[in-house]
Amino acid sequence: MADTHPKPTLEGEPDSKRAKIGGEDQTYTLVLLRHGESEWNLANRFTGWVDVPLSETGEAEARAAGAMLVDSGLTFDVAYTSVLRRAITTLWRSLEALDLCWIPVHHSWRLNERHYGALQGLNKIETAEKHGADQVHIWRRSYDVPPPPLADDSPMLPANDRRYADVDPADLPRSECLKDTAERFLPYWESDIVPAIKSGKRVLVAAHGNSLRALVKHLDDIAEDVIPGVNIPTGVPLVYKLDANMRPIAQEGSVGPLSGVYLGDAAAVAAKVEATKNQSKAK
Ligand SMILES: O=C(O)[C@@H](CO)OP(=O)(O)O
Repeated sequence: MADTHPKPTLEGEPDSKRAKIGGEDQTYTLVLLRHGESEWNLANRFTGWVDVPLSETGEAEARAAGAMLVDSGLTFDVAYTSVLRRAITTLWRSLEALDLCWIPVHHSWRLNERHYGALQGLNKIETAEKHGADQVHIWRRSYDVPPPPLADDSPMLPANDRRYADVDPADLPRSECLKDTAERFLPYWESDIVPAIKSGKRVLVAAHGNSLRALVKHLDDIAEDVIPGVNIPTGVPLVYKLDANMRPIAQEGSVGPLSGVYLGDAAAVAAKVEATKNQSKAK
């Protein structure tokens, strides 16, 4: 009997329909998404590795981020997130909006927020009143000055948390500066996320303000004295175009030292960035 099924072949197809993964002219789209507002963003408390949920506003921001992604026509093959629920829930809400709940989702502690050490749980304005605004700015945004570490008997030590049972205890922080966060995140970027992007998978990374600052610093090669001025807003997709060497391609609409472009209203994004920057300033 004659085989009536069409043969799935690209032979004879125009070039535009062929997969051209890996060529020098290959470009890739990567989307970064900071979680929506958490309960501790709302309460203005240093959060770090404390696993707080999204606030009501954060839930709405996460759904809105999903809607923005739908409107932009972007879609994804795989997602990466941390082991903290504010990023995970944000990813879920976005994937629900995109009708992509089925795609593989990889969780790694290496995508966690920067560990805020002994500041975790403290109010940012009260901490500035006690230690001075300059000191708090250094703890929040300097590249290489970590906040004071957790004490030996702190219940917040990651070693006490079952989710880190498989992590080498030597890798578990008691406090981190951005440089430390970059040093534990970038190996995962290189070993897992870059190969996925280069294989042609469209990647969504849902993470945190400072783990994403570590990533954009790396992508855009932002200087150590410039990165303190970079703040990433909650719940706004940031779209990067990358070349075959994972270098960002300049795009219209990018802001400051970032080559990525935020989706949504530019003025609203700028207001959110400003609010993040000013969290430790008395109103
Ligand atoms: O508290 C935190 O973990 C982070 C993000 O919310 O705060 P900051 O923006 O001050 O680094």
